[in-house]
Amino acid sequence: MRLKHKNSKDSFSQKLLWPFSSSQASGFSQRSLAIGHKWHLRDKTTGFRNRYLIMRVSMAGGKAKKEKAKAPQHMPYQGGISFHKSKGQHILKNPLLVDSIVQKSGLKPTDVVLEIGPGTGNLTKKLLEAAKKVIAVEIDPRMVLELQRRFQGTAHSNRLTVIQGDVLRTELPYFDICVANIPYQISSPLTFKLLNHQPVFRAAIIMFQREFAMRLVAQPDDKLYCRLTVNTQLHARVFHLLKVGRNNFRPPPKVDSSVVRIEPRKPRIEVKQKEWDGFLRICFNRKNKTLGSIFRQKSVISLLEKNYRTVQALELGQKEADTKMDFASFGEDQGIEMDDNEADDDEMEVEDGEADDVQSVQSEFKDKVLGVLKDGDFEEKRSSKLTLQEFLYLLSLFNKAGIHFS
Ligand SMILES: C[S@@+](CC[C@H](N)C(=O)[O-])C[C@H]1O[C@@H](n2cnc3c(N)ncnc32)[C@H](O)[C@@H]1O
Repeated sequence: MRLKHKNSKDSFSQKLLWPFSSSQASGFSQRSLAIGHKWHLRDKTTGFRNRYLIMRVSMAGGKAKKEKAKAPQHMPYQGGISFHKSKGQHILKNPLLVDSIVQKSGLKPTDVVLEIGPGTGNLTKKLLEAAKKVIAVEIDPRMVLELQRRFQGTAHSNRLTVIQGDVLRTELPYFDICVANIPYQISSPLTFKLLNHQPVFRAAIIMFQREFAMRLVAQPDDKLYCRLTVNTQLHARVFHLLKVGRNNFRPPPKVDSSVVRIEPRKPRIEVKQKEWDGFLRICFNRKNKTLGSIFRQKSVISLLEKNYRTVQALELGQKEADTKMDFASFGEDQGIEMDDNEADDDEMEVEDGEADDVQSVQSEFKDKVLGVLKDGDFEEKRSSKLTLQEFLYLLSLFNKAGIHFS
């Protein structure tokens, strides 16, 4: 094609110049390019317009030679890859935002960074510039290949390790800090995987869907304060760092995002996980109702009573086993033989009128549960307004009274 750019004195024939290798560019429609000109090319696969700046053209025998033109600094690297929504592939396209995330993460040059879902590596590149080492876990083999292409032969290549796999099924290596723009569908399990990771890391700086992020940082009485909030804040302090609009991504997601900083508590607050989880599930079943009305529910009382009887039976069994041991050792000491069938003599006989007894036992148990709430001054309080400390205290009161949630 014959082309004269309006800023250029020369007029010459030009063939296609691709900013990247031909394989990466395979999805683009063919267009002519001119030096210093910004071209918008549409990626056939994704339908997105990408901006390229033509830096250099070399001419050989009057014919334009194919040569790599550099993408301008503000261009996100994308390659010719089509993005899969099912894998949450929304690439960060705003380099200022990438800089801001890295700067706010407080990276030290000695840090080992865990990046989850590096994609085409826009964030990875900045992390490699700021830290000692980056370990990136990526599920999509196409992205892994793209990362290899992008970084091999660069000064960073020996400080980048890419693990191909699902981060939720990957045993995470040691890291000081996690920085990631994650696929939003794994937000919750990933957060808890990180919070249970040992040894404890310094911080995780993660891009989440805005609403999820606001749940993590919520305080008592905030609209989004929920079980997720309390469960997360049990193990970490969480801070909101940045609001991020959807147009900073390619393709733009349907929701806005936020970057938060998660700092695991040191030392950890130790709870029996099943017990804590069962307790919070009941408390947040209806978070705006009073605890009194939640714990008066028949289903809640019968569940707690079942647990109570089980724990009592186990404790009784343990006591009996201990007593038998005492007798046995007493017998050994004194040369007395114990009868193996002795325990059978203790079998209970069922009497008439047992149904009445069951009802009175149930209401006795209900009084016990409500008594705990009254004594702790929790009966009129609501989960939506309780602090983490108050939840911990209430659970300890229940447990002290022999009432368990698992
Ligand atoms: C939102 S994109 C972020 C890409 C890149 N970090 C960026 O900011 O431009 C999420 C990335 O996570 C990857 N991914 C999705 N599910 C994953 C999983 N379960 N484990 C690891 N990576 C995953 C996707 O393939 C994609 O590359």
